[in-house]
Order: sequence, then C-alpha cells, then structure tokens
Amino acid sequence: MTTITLHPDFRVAPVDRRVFGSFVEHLGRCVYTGVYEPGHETADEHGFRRDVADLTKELGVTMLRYPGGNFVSNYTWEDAVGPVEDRKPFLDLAWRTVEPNLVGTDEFLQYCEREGIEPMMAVNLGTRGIDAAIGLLEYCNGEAGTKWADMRIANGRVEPYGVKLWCLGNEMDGPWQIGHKDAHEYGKLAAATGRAMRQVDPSIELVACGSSSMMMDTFGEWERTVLSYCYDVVDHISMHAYYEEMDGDRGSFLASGTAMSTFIERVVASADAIGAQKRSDKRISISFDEWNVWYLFSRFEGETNLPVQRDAPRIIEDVYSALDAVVVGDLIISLLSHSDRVAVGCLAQLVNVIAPIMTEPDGPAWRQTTFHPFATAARLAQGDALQVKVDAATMATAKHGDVPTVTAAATVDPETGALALFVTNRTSEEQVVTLRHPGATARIDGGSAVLADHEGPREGKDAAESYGMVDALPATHEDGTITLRLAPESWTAFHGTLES
Ligand SMILES: O=[N+]([O-])c1ccc(O[C@@H]2O[C@@H](CO)[C@H](O)[C@H]2O)cc1
Repeated sequence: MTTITLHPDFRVAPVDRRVFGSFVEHLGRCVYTGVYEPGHETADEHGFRRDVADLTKELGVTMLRYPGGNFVSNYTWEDAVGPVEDRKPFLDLAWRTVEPNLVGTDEFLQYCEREGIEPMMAVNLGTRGIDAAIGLLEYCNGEAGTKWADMRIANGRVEPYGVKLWCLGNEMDGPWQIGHKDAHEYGKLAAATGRAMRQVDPSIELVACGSSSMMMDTFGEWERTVLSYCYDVVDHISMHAYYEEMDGDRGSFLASGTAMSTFIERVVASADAIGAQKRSDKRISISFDEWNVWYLFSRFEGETNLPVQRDAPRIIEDVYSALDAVVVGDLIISLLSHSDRVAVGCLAQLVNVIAPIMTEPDGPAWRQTTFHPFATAARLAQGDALQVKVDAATMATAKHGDVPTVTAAATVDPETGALALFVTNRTSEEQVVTLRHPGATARIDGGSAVLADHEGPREGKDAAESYGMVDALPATHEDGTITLRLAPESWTAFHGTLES
C-alpha cells in the first residue's frame, strides 16, 4: 500500500518563486524568431512577439537568465548597447553563429520589466573578467554621474535597472567552455570578480559556477575548491542537469527526479563541508539555473562541430513526447522538495531551444508537452513547501538503483490553507494512495494530470497541442480517509486545503 503523509506544521521552507525561472540564451532561435521577431504579425513596437510573451505569462515564468549559457563566455556586452544601427555583428564561438547584436542588455531588461519578470544576468568570465563585469553591473544598476551609468542614460534609460541576480560566468568547468578554467583559476577569479561587483552594488546576489553535471570528472572537487575561494563572497552555487531516455531505458528516465535529488544533496553536502570547515553560519543555496529534458547524447550528435551559421539557425530544437512531460513534472517535485536550499531554478530554455514554447518564423507559437507540468506547478506551488513522507514500493533501475515508485511534493499557503500536492507514478500500473494527515484537516478538491503514452515526440503545432492536462482520477473522502488514484506513468497536481 502506498501512503503519503502530510502535516501543515511540518514545513521545509517558503518556496522561492524564483524556482520557476527560465532561460533566454543567444543560441539558435531562442532570441531571434523566438522572443524577438520585429516583422511578426504579433510583434510589439519593440519587436518582441506578443504570442510568445503571452505563452510565457501562461507558463508562469518568474525569472529569466540571460544572455547565456555557453554564449556568455565570449560575449562583449558593450557591442550590443547604444544605437542599433551602430552595432556590429560578431562571431559567437560557442555556437559558431553570427550574432547580429540587435537584442542586447537594454532590450532584454526592458522586455523583462514590461512582462513583470525578474532578470538574472551572467557576466563573461571566459574571454573577459573583472573589468567587463563591473562595467556591465554599473551600466545596469549605477546612478548617474559615472561613465557606464551615464552611457546607459545616454542610450535612453535613466532609471537604474536594479538587477539583483548575477551569475559569475557559465559552466567554467566544461572543456567546451570558451576560456575554460580549472577550479583554482576559476575560484580565484570568481572571488575577485564577486568582491569587485559588490563594491559597485552591495545589494546583489552572486552565483558561482558549480559543475556542468554530476557526471563531470571534476564533480565534487570542483565545488569544494571553488567554494574554498569564494564561500564568503557568493550566495549561491549553480547546478545544471539534463535528463534523457537512453537506449529505451524508460525506468531510469522516469527516475530522473531521484537522480536530481541525489545531485542536489551532494552539492549541498559539498557546500556545507566548506561552511563547517570555516565555522561559518552562512549557508550557500542552490541556483539550479539549467535543468530540463534534453536529448543531448542521443540526438545532439553531429551538431557539436557546427559550420558557421547566421540568421537564427535551428539548433537543438528538441521535440518532446508525453513521457518527457511526466519527467519534467518529476523534476519539479525534486526542486520543490529541496526548497530549504534551492533558491533559483531555470527551465532551460524558454523558446525553441530545448523549450516548452516553440515558434515558426512568421508563423504560430505553441506549447510543447513539457509546458503543462511547469505551468501547473508554477500556478499552484504557493507558500511553504512541506515535508512529505511517501511510503511506497521501490523499483529497480539500471542507472539509479532502487528508486521509489511514487514521489511527491506539497506546498501550503499559510494565509489560506490552500494545498498543492504533486505526485508522480513511475509505474505502468494505476496506483492507489492513502493520503494521511494526522491531527490536521485536509480536503482534495480536484486535480489535473499529464500522462505518458508510448507515442514518440509530438512534432509541430497540431501534434503538440493535441496534448494537454487531463482531469485527475477523482479523490475519495470516506470516514476521514482520503484516497487518491494515480494513472500509470503520470504526474498529477492535486489541489485542496490542509489546516491544523
Ligand atoms: O554535459 N554536456 O556535455 C554538456 C554540454 C554543454 C552544455 O551546455 C549548457 O547547455 C546549453 C544549453 O542550455 C548552455 O548554453 C550551456 O550552459 C551542458 C552540458
């Protein structure tokens, strides 16, 4: 028998709403013909597509990371500010694409402002360093009267943007990164850059690069070394993880959320070890600023040595299946369960590039399968994350050992008692779950689910949009006992109330 036990007093921490962030990189068609397409019939006066902005709103994205990704490690931000007609294209070496510099810092930050989304900026610690980083920070956040702030004002923007969240480079542990560094080189540079940036604006939050994935040979040692240099300077350490079904191993793929939890707990342990050694009361939190399903190893092959391309080429435009949506839901359960440490999350990326939203140039925009669990969780996960005790059978997986067949996360709004309960059923059988709530009153009012099926990726608008949330199997309330039913290979979001 599977049981889930909840109590409103057993709170983990408030959900940091920045966990429902996403990511806009100058890569492929994320920016050009993605968020930005001046000639498009829905484009606003700034050239941004309204259809994409509306879907982004529906997706519930709270925060956007920009401008990369691998792109940032060879980016000259100064080339993309000021009059557009004076901006020169440059060859981005990360994706070997000619970047026209039509969208730069001002366009992006003003887009975020108009859409009510918090920006997260990354500085280039690949080909550049402290000087470029403090210049960009002053450009964004400085008051009138100094060089870079005055340049912003001359470019038409008087008020500082007040960008709070800053990434100190991107994936600097990855040999593919332009200006890749070892942990000592990067740790020293991140600490020095972070210190200088705080002299410009002490109110910012800084993210040091963690490992590009748990599979990196340097994983663990990287975190330890980097944080030994910059523990006192930074607020967060980044995590990146992409999951995919490989060689038809459905079980391991469905267990991705457990793999993500293991990864989080290992990075937290690495960070806390440094804190303990320093006898520090400070706790470093996690900026999980790239996560998603990405068929990196099974489909990306052949795209690693790209010819130079221009005009927004189609790069890593993964098309998602229903199973991928269930896994995205399961990954969200992992993030929410770790709300005491995970402060930021970015579904990578927002449009066209491994994205929940797709577009055609001069054509429509639509939702991929993975859109639905994200949008549902972003809407319902309000207030505090709860400790959720799941008692379920385990299943054996090739990659992750024995994992629970059912996983869950829950949030409760302390003001209203509104409960959201997210549950994955990783098995191919329907599961019956008893929801226990000793000493508290609970009610489940309804729910919706994403179901995996055995169809392949849903290519194009019609196929993708024929998929959506379905009603959850109804919950029953009998003699104070709540019984939930979970469809086979599904992710369900229940809503109701929970009060002591
Ligand atoms: O595991 N890998 O081989 C691997 C390779 C590249 C990689 O790049 C990251 O993912 C890209 C797409 O979001 C971002 O630009 C970059 O930060 C992330 C992981």
